[in-house]
Amino acid sequence: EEWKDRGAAVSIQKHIDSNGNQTHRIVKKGVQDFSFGRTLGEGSYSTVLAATDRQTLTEYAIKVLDKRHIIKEKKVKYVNIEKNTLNRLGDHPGIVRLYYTFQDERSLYFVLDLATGGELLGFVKKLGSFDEECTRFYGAQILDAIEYMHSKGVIHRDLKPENVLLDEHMHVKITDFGTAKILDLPSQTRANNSDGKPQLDRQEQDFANNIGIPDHERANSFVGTAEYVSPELLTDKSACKGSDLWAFGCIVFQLLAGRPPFKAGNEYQTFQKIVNLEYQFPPGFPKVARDLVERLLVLDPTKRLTIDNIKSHPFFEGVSWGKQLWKQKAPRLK
Ligand SMILES: Nc1ncnc2c1ncn2[C@@H]1O[C@H](COP(=O)(O)OP(=O)(O)OP(=O)(O)O)[C@@H](O)[C@H]1O
Ligand SMILES: O=C(O)C[C@H](Cc1nc2cc(Cl)cc(Cl)c2[nH]1)c1ccc(Cl)cc1
Repeated sequence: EEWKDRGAAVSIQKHIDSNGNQTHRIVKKGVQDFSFGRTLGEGSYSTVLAATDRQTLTEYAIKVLDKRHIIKEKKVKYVNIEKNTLNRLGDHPGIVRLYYTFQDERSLYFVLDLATGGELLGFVKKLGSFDEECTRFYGAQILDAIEYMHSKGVIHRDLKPENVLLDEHMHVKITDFGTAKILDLPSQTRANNSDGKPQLDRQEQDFANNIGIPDHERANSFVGTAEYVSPELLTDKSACKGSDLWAFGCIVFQLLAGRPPFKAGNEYQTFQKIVNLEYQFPPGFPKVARDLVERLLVLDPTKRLTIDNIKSHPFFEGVSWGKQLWKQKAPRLK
């Protein structure tokens, strides 16, 4: 039985010696402990490979990042945010779990849950759209994972069907936390310093210090994927928990309609549609789902449904939330 301290690539193994005494062995994982297999996919700064732990034969997805490339592209902050965020979110069935991180002279390694089912986006494209039962199941699992993230003070900020992976049971595994925001505890609001500059949270401060981002770029330079970006991020450059629920509304719409609500020829036009709340439901869009989406795609984040409101919305009637949601068989996608 292994107790894993995910952060420092160390796992502590309980060991019973020949006299029957219990001891602990410290095991430091590294590249040599895994045999690498096929490439699962490529990111802008990463390659994800299937890999097997030589000792336990457990299969993982290992995300490999080239150090030089990361530094050149100024992505050090995002890699460290991904690590810190994944370490905080270590215990939920709907979130890709980080088991170890380690590095060698050339690369950084994230040892993650293997999601063999690929991206939810692939299924929406293949089928055109989901029926209500499938939308309810996948919507409920995504919402349950969002509730857990928010309870740990994490805002994803880039939720979209590409970042919703599926495991071998066709259950949800949310990934891609490099652009997440960790709400500094205890208060989320940020007082400005005497010089009128926004006071940075610890993470942003030490990033800004050790990489030296010019002041004007420091505040929230990140914007998610155009189609799912919330209006508040476009108008006053700040994301909140409600921003993830806006993206959730876009995802529910897309599963049933086969396209996201806000999509135009280019990013700028898409942003225009979002801030003007310009979208239409296709004919035949289910009424109950339409009511839910209309209460999520609200410009004022404080007027959007909360997670509890969503869970008790008629669209999710009959869903058993909590552990049961993750034990049940996924409905066949048809
Ligand atoms: N845990 C995983 N299990 C299986 N496949 C994965 C896993 N994580 C990522 N992938 C796949 O590997 C590919 C690259 O993922 P990665 O997160 O490295 O980059 P990305 O976020 O998709 O791209 P970018 O960095 O440009 O946003 C994606 O297609 C993703 O579907
Ligand atoms: O927190 C830790 O364990 C230490 C390091 C932190 C860290 N060391 C780095 C070196 C380079 Cl060159 C680039 C980045 Cl982003 C780096 N991040 C680390 C190692 C591996 C991974 Cl995947 C992430 C962070």
